[in-house]
Amino acid sequence: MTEPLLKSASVGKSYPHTVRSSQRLRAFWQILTRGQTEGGTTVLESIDFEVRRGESLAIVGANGAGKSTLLKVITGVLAPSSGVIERNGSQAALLELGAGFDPEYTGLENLRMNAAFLGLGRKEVDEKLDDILAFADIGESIHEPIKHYSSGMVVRLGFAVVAAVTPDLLITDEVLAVGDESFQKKCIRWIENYLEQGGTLLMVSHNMYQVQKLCRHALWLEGGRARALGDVFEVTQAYLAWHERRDAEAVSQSSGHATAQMYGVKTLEIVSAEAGEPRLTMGDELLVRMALRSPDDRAPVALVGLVRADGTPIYGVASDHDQVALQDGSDGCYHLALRFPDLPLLPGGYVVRGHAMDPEGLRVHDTAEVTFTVTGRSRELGLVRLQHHWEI
Ligand SMILES: Nc1ncnc2c1ncn2[C@@H]1O[C@H](COP(=O)(O)OP(=O)(O)OP(=O)(O)O)[C@@H](O)[C@H]1O
Repeated sequence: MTEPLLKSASVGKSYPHTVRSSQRLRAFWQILTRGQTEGGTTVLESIDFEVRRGESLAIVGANGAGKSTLLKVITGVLAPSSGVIERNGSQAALLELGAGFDPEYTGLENLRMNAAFLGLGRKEVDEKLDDILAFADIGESIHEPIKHYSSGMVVRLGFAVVAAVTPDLLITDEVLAVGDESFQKKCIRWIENYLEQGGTLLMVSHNMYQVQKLCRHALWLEGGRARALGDVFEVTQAYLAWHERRDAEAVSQSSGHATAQMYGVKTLEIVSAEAGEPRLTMGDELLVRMALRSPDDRAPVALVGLVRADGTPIYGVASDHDQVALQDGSDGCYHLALRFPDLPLLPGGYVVRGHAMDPEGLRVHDTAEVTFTVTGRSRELGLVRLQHHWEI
């Protein structure tokens, strides 16, 4: 098997605490004896992954998760505090805006220096110059110092040079989001073509649509640790579901008082609620089971709702809408099962909400929630898959 173009083995990064002058001697001694000071902030911890030729890996995670730090360690801008980064083949990184450019030099001078840095000889640059300039499409500004460029122009020039070099491994972060839309599309088309030709990509992005479009694998960082690594759809869907749940928690915490009042008086209650497997594949059956206990002999009404993890309602149905009367079981509970065959939900995090209502179906007395995740390979948008046909 060929060597990976990039391998991260137990990579960690920590920053020392800022040291007061009274502590300097101790810190100095620690650096001499252990190579680093005690304590400090750990930003990355034991990150393992590899990228082989022809693969595409996205690094995703919330703000502050450690993505930029990991990219800096990968590209050699920062040294890891522990572990090793192994690189094989040529790399080109499009990272922070204008990194590698000198603001005092013109676009053309920077282009030549950057191309040389990425391994293109003078002759090759001359041969490719027209293509590079056509890709960047910044006209006569190429003869102006970079310090007069807009951020979009800097990105255009940076990408045009990378496109001319066609590295073994292309590393990029959110920088592409800076350019205008038509240039972004041009870059995406270039990357798709580069991948089709066997190129290898490592990118950081907050845009899951773009990540799913360009990458086959993803690494999810959370608090400096790898929370998941694998198929891009599985990892990004789990990441989005986590986000939705976090947002929903924030909302329910702010409205906790209202919820307590609403469900405070329990005259009938939900004894158990389940929704089959916690992970379903798109199109599977969802089977919801509940057991309700009534304080008297009258059968309660069950209401079952499906909501997205962030609380967006999708569907709800009550037993009395469908003229179904719940039957009292031998254990004194009313048991019910509700099947949703061929569940049309798109991949993501969802919640089944079961409500126990009085026999009149007027008031909710108890509520139970069961979360589940739908997985699958789909790039459709929204909540449900709708039957559709293109007519052209
Ligand atoms: N020089 C430093 N000293 C101490 N802590 C740092 C330093 N640089 C970054 N950090 C901390 O490391 C953590 C990870 O930062 P990083 O920029 O890598 O996150 P990120 O995932 O790229 O975030 P974003 O999506 O907002 O760009 C943050 O908590 C940040 O405050």
